[in-house]
Amino acid sequence: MTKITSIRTRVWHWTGPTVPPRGNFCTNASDALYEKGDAMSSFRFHQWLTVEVECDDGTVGIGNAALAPTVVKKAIDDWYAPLVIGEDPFDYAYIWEKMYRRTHAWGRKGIGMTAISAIDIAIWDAMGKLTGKPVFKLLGGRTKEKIPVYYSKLYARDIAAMQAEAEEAMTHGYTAYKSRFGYGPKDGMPGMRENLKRVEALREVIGWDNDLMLECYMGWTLDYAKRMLPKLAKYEPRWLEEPVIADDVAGYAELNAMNIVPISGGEHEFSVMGCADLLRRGAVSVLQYDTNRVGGITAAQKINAIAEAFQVPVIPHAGQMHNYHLSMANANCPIAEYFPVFDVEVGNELFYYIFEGDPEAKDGFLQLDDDMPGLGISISDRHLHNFRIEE
Ligand SMILES: O=C(O)C(=O)C[C@@H](O)CO
Ligand SMILES: [Mg+2]
Repeated sequence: MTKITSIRTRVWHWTGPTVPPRGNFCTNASDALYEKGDAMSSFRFHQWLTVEVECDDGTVGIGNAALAPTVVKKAIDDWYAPLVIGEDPFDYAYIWEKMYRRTHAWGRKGIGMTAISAIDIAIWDAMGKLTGKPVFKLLGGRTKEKIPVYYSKLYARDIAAMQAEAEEAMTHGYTAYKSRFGYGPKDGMPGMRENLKRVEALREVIGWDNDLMLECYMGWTLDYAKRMLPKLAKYEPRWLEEPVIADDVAGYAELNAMNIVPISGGEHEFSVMGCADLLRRGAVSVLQYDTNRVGGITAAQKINAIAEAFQVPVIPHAGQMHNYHLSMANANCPIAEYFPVFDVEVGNELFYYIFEGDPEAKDGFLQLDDDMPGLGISISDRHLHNFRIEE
């Protein structure tokens, strides 16, 4: 029997250069507030948590979390690690339930579930390494010759710059593109026009045979979204993402039931039950949990089965290896999100500066290696000089 002997948590604080904040960059939940300055600040994260689960034979599984890393680190160090050390990693379902139920009073969403996710991902990486199999081969194997991806950036800015970015992305063979809105309820009708002008401008560049997805990042209201949907329909978006805050599940369901543009969401939902509720209530036409928040690979795979029963496709938030393996192993995961490697701005880019092994998209696809045990990533020292590491 293999035993988990230790769990090492590290917070990687980025100290390198970052792209300065820009106004109307991306609508978000803070836009509803009378707030001066950078409303996106609470959604910009320049830290990342790595979790290394070591087994008694020296095998180390790597997990990660992007949400509130310093707090999640403390939760793991103080509460979750003692529950996991001494267990057999192959008892991963038992370990998951133990973490979930022992902290149920405060951990079933948010910080606690993020901690559970990071540890669970590390355990799956360890199981892959211990069996000599890539994680996707432990889940369902290869359901795709390679994974189609969508280009995810196109944050709101002046139209010429957005068109130039889209033109450049087109040269890499992507067939799907996600853009961010910069205007919401506080910007009134003029802001609606600005939003629509940018969608039109992107269609001019990518044409009508490529998918266009539109991201609100919880920055609109139900009323504003109901007014915008009919105006957006003619641009044939594949989905409208997170139009309202994650707690407004009824709002998602009302917008989705309008059947004008498919509504997507889930990246701010937690646990199997949380995602099952979204599906049961018809809140989303595309489910987008992130494996490093929703409960790790153990929870994500259960959610995939439920989503398949509802025939709702799952397209996990953020790409990154913890999501790619699930996308490869499930026929109901048609494509994956892909953040191209860019200078550090929002923070999603940090994954590339901390880890080695994340696949680079080629001609709109990415590939996973059948012979690479575990997740296929390692912790890199290439950019150590740009990090302050908190042990
Ligand atoms: O990639 C997404 O879906 C996100 O929500 C990322 C976030 O940074 C806003 O775009
Ligand atoms: Mg999103």
